[in-house]
Amino acid sequence: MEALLEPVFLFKLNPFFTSKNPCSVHCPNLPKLPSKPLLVATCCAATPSPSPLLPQDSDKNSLQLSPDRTRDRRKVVRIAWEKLVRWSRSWRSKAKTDVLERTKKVVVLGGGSFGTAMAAHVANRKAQIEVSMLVRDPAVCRSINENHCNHKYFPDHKLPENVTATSDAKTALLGADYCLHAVPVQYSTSFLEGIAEHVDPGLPFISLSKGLELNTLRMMSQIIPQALKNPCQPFIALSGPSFALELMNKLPTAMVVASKDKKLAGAVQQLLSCSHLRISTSRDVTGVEIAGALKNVLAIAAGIVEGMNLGNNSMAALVAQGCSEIRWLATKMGAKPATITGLSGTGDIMLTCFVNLSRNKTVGVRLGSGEKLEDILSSMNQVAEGVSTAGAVIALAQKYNVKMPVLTAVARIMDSELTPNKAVLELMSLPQVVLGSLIGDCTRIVNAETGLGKTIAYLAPIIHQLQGLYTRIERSHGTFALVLVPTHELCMQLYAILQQLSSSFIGVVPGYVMDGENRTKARGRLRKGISILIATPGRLLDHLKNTSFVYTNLRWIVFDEADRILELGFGKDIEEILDLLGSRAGKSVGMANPSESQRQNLLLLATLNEQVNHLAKISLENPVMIGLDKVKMQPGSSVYRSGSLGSNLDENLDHSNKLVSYSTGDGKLAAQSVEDGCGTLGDLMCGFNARMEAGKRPAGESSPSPSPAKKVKAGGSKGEPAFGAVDDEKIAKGIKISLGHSTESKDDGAEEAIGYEWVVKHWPISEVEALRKTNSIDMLKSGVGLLAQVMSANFAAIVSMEEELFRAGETKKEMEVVRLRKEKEELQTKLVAEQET
Ligand SMILES: NC(=O)c1ccc[n+]([C@@H]2O[C@H](COP(=O)([O-])OP(=O)(O)OC[C@H]3O[C@@H](n4cnc5c(N)ncnc54)[C@H](O)[C@@H]3O)[C@@H](O)[C@H]2O)c1
Ligand SMILES: O=P(O)(O)OC[C@H](O)CO
Repeated sequence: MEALLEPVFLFKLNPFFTSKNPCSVHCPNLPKLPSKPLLVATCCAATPSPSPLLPQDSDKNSLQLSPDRTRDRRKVVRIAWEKLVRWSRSWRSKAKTDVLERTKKVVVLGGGSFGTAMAAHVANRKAQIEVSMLVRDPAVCRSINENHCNHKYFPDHKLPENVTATSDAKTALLGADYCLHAVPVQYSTSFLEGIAEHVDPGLPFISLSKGLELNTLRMMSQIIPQALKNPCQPFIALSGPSFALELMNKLPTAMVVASKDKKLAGAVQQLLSCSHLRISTSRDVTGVEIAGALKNVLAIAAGIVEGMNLGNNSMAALVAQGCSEIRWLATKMGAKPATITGLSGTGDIMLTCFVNLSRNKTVGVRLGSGEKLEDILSSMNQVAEGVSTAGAVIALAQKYNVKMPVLTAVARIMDSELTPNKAVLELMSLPQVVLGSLIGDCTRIVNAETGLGKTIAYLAPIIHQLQGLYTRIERSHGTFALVLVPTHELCMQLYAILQQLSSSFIGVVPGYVMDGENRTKARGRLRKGISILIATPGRLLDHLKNTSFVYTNLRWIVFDEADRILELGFGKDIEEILDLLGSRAGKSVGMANPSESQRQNLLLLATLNEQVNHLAKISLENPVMIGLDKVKMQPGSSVYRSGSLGSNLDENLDHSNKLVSYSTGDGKLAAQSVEDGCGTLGDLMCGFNARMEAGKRPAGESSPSPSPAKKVKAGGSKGEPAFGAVDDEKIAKGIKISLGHSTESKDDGAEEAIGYEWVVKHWPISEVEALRKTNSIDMLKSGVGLLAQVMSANFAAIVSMEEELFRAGETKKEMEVVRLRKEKEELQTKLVAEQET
């Protein structure tokens, strides 16, 4: 079946797959797909390059298969094909027809191109179905009733006789079994409110409209029930790559129906699917709707690229970036990644971005060629939903804390705040690794020794994100990020790093409060406003109770050296702080506008224990654990021994081959690797003159001291990631990214090999594979770069702590490891107690 999807084949058959093929809505019929010679065409496409199945040595004769082998091969292909046909027939014979039999009347709201095409499609399903179109324009109404033709949108097409039109909502809706909604999104609310009294509360609404309501950000699944004042109005979204014209021409098309009600989705599938329209079902309404809405905005961008003659390379790069942006946002909104890469996502994106039948793309092409938006819109008699949906993108990006450079650029062009030329320049100078890193989409636990640059790994993205806020931050906005540390020494060290990092940024005010300092002075600083506040727990609690300062915009709480904070007995203070800030997991009290910005908490620690586990539970939601390890290497070997949790549990995970390893290049010095990582972070901070260095900590220091400022070169490592190491298993226990290794001299003068690696634990391999396939190698070159990629992809909750992992029903072997570890801890405690007595 793959042969059917061969791109070369599609190009040959359908000239509209070329990017420069102008075609108006009334273009001539597309060439018909041949019904039989598919395999022949595929073979033709394959002939120019030697097939891997054919022998390729110099012997001319060997290039031709023997007649016997040719016969055998053909037989195998024939049998496979026949099997497929039989399987397909058996399914068809089981297909139910009761829905079609039962359906007497379908109402179509909207008499534009898609409404008309779908009305004709349903009417063609069965001559006895009454298809009633509710249209505004009396001329269109007359044309349909008198001439069986919608002269405005399809002057050359005859409509089936069972399609009628009316401008009276009551008549149209009376007795309808299904309703197809094809009114543009921005007008849907007022339109539906106007007809609500005639709508039966049980009438299933099949929405064909693709877009988001500009000011409310609502999708059709929210607009319809709310406008009809009936939260239970049955709802189905119909989407996927489908030009009205091609449906009218009965060209093969595939679409998706999505509904929370599986039975209803099945019924609509039955009602609509036929020999030239395949309908799949889905329950991912959000995914189907959001992809359908955002692809229109992306198509405008694609059109601009074409209009500006920027070439095919930039078109592909733009669309790929747009796909990622849609996936980032959609998955954050709860959509399934598979929906976004499927028919209603990638499928529709391809159609709308690459084919000039698209109205959204046409708007882009004309903008890119220098026309003004007002002129373009006033010359069109059809809707381009992407124009208004673009306006909703910025607000959505802010609400869900996602960076969407391409879609945001379109929004700004639509607002006439950016010219296409300037947008291209700005997009081309964006940081090359886009976002993610430690600060991103969900809570994190970072397990790392000090001295490996983790401070920069969270501070840099915080500053980056503060700079990226659409309103410039000011002192009066108060505290955005809070970093809790165990001691005043660490507080001062971090403050020095923070001062260095934030020095070139307007509005970002670093500050601290800590035990042992003058309260009154600290009070004054807090009242003036501190954007990133480093604090020891006791003193912070004191100020939270006794000093009034602004923290309603708080977005991040980082517990640096969380294990030490708890060891020093601050557990109760931390709980009180979380309560006062409204930052306990699952709660968002105390925020000015909780829905506007999501909070993210981050735990950084070197050891895991019960107390930390408790803190993780009360402060983190869906945590992800990342390990940044400094590991000792086996003498004389290049195989690392993992010790990320300092327990034999990790060795076990590692030895069972369940950690997927990546390497940034063997033999590279660790310092270089870390520098590369910082280079990538530097890229992240592009535009604000990153000056930082994650140097190695001098012996005896508990934390990295700020190194002398040094300009770090951007870019990744020279080596390529060792992708061959990907495990075949469906679920990996994690990803390990080796940052390289170096040798260190021990006190006795002997040399010791030290390796560095990031470890992301409990990572589903399918996601890794998807990342590997979809991202360019360049973006994956440095360890931190890969990490940034990994972290920027939205993923389901990954098990946080060992206990939870086991509760989720893991293997006996792992249970045994925990038991052994507990035993070991108990023995150690006993031993210490004995020594003390
Ligand atoms: N045309 C396609 O190929 C296609 C394919 C899939 C989905 N869609 C989606 O279907 C929806 C409709 O698109 P279309 O192509 O039919 O648009 P269109 O511009 O061809 O027609 C829009 C229709 O809506 C009506 N309308 C406009 N404002 C109205 C109002 N205030 N009240 C009532 N009716 C109003 C117009 O009179 C017209 O009949 C859009 O959301 C579009 O994204 C279109
Ligand atoms: O012509 P467009 O750009 O509105 O796109 C139409 C459909 O949504 C394509 O699936």
